[in-house]
Formats: sequence, structure tokens, C-alpha cells
Amino acid sequence: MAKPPKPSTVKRGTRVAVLGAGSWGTTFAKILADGGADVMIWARRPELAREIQEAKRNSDYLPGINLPVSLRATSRLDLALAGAEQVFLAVPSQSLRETLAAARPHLGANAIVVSLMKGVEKGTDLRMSEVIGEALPIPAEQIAVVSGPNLALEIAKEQPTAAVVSSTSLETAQAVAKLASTGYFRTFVNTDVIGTEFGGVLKNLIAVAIGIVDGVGYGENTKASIITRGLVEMTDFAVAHGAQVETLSGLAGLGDLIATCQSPLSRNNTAGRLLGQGLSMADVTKQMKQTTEGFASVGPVLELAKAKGVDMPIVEQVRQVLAGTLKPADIAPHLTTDSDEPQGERNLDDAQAQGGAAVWRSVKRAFHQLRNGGGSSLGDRP
Ligand SMILES: NC(=O)c1ccc[n+]([C@@H]2O[C@H](COP(=O)([O-])OP(=O)(O)OC[C@H]3O[C@@H](n4cnc5c(N)ncnc54)[C@H](O)[C@@H]3O)[C@@H](O)[C@H]2O)c1
Ligand SMILES: O=P(O)(O)OC[C@H](O)CO
Repeated sequence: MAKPPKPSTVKRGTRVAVLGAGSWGTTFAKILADGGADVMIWARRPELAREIQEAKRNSDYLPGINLPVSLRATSRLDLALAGAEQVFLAVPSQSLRETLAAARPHLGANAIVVSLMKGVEKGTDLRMSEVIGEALPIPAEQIAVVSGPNLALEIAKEQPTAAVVSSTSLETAQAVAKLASTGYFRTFVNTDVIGTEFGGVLKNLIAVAIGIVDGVGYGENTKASIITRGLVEMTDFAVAHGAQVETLSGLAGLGDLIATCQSPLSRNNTAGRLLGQGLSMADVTKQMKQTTEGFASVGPVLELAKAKGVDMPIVEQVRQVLAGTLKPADIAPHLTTDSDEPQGERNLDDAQAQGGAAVWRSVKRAFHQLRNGGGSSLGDRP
């Protein structure tokens, strides 16, 4: 068990709101309350708000977890948002826009708005911070995102972990990180919002692939190959969209990839396993009681990849399994390439051709830094 949190007096009592009382919203509300903030969580369903407010429990999403006595809950957005200096969003990605439309009239002009979500909006292909920027009249400097190896139930049990808070404004990232830190939850900061968000989105898709091969009955070699090649896919994609290479090897990339691919607690991993066992996408969706972001993200991610000419064989095969056009057992033999010619493992020449000189320079810079043991100016830092 982690040491009890020692909240700093500076942040004690800061008013914050958490919108969304599923597994991650409730767990994050606990982190913030344990860190000393004055937290009100908004649940869409009044009966859930009542359970959290009165019993300090969320039995559907976090069975067996006692929530902090200081945590308050409501099903009224106006009450949740009144006076909130920081607002944390943890609804399913596809419902963010409607949640923001309802929240907008009650939001303070200076409030920092933080996405805890790991999805891309269908139809617009926008990241969550981009949806927030479109839907709310606030500058990018007031928007932040949190990502990392953060399986909610483990954290709710106070098993220690870490995360990254990212904002184009380092000051904003630090203000959020200060509130969202407690004895069992350590937050780092960076300014690479693109890399931090895409890390969380993309690892979900690789975790679905891992679940699929697990469900088929393949072993550790297959999974290790997919994780390793998956990280290459994630990195190529994110860098082509402007991310820093080092973010993808940090908590929001590799860290989250490991956690999600290894854990049966992961919904994406679990959903993949059901697919691998032969269930259709429709049956898996019916069976999953919680949000499986990977299913909704696969289309938008492949569209974004196509726009930048990035090859994503693993994600493409996940799409085919979801569509029912590829047998789960056939996912592994196709992992590397359509070509009969052997390729260099990192396919840097491909990355150069696909992503252009900027990608190539970025990759070379990261390797140079690694070889020289140098730190990165933009990687996760305390
Ligand atoms: N659970 C985790 O371990 C975890 C960790 C990190 C990030 N995330 C991310 O957090 C986000 C939320 O995930 P979660 O695990 O809390 O999901 P969840 O399924 O546990 O909970 C989602 C909550 O949103 C509510 N909801 C559903 N539709 C809604 C709508 N239209 N409007 C408002 N509320 C609605 C649900 O009632 C539920 O309370 C996802 O993007 C997920 O990737 C989850
Ligand atoms: O349960 P998943 O698959 O949505 O993953 C939860 C978190 O994103 C893990 O960091």
C-alpha cells in the first residue's frame, strides 16, 4: 500500500470539477481529493451522484472502493462547475462535444480544462484537446491533457503509478500536475500535447491487437512482436502529425502501451480477446459494460494515417478483424510487410519517404540524444 498522501497547503481547497463518473472520472476525483483539492464530480445519472455523495461509493464502476469523505457529487452541471478553477473531463470521447455544449454556459472564463480521455472524434478526426478548443471559447494555453499507464481500478486501490500532464503552456501543465498529485500518483509535465494524446489513443489499438492474438491462443513471441512493432507504428504516426519522438517512449507512449497490453483490466485488451475467441464486433460491444475507445478510434486513426502516408499494418488488421474481413488467427503472419523483400527493422527509409524530412530529422535527433546519453528538452519531466 502506498504511503498516505501529504497534501500541500498551497493547493488545499482549490475548487475543481470532474465531469463523468465512470471508472476513470471517479478514480481521478479520488486522486484530486486525496491531494487536497475541493472536488465535485458530475454524474449524468442522479442515482449514481447520490451513491457517491451519500455512500462514498461507485459500486458499478469501482466495486469495493471507498471514496474520500470530502468528495462531493451532483447530477447538476451548474453546481459541479460553479467556481471550478480546473475542470477534468472523463466522458466517452464520442460524447465530449455534447458534454462541452452543456457545460459551456457554466464554465468560468479562466478555468483550465483538462482532458482525461483517450480517443479521437469520429467524423472530424480531432483529438480531444482540439474538440475542447473548438467547443469552448478558451485559448490553447488553458487546455491540458493527462495520459499514462493508468488503469483505473489499480489506482483506486492506491497502487502507485505516474502520468504526464501536457499543455502548450508549461505553466498550465504544472498547475494541473500540482493538483493531480498524491502519495500514489506522480505527475510529470511536458508541452507535447500531440504526442501525449496520440500515445493514449494509439496504445488502445495495439492493445486490441494483443487481445485478439491472446484470444486466438498465440503466445508471448507473437505479443512481444506486436508490442514492439506497435510502438514503431505509434511513433511513426504521431511524429508525422507533429509529436516529439521522445514522448512516445515516455509514460504516455511506451508506459501506457505496456500497461494496457499486459492487463486484463484493460477494456481494449479484453474486447480484443473476445474478438480473438470468435465473437463479432457487435457481440463484443454488447458484452462490454464500459467504454472501449479503441473500437471508435480505429477508423479516424487510419484516415489520419492515410492523410500523412503513414503505414499502420497492425491497426489496419485490427480494422479488418472488427469488420469481419480478416480471421483473428491470420493477424500475426501479416504483421511486418506486404512486400517479399526484407526490410530494415525500424523502416527509417520508409519513415523518411512517408513523413518527409521533418520526421527523418526528428528520428535522427532522438537517436543522437539517446546515443549521447543526453536528455530531451521536451520529454516527460518532473
Ligand atoms: N478506465 C481507465 O482505466 C481509464 C484510464 C485512463 C483514461 N481513460 C479514458 O477516460 C475516458 C472515460 O473512460 P472511463 O473508463 O471512465 O469510461 P466508463 O465507461 O467507465 O465511464 C464513462 C462514464 O461516462 C458516462 N457517459 C456515457 N455516455 C455519456 C454521455 N453521452 N454524456 C455524458 N456522460 C456519458 C457513463 O455513464 C459513465 O459514467 C475514456 O476516454 C478512456 O479512454 C480511462
Ligand atoms: O481499459 P482501457 O483499455 O481503456 O485502458 C485504460 C487506460 O487507458 C490504461 O492506461
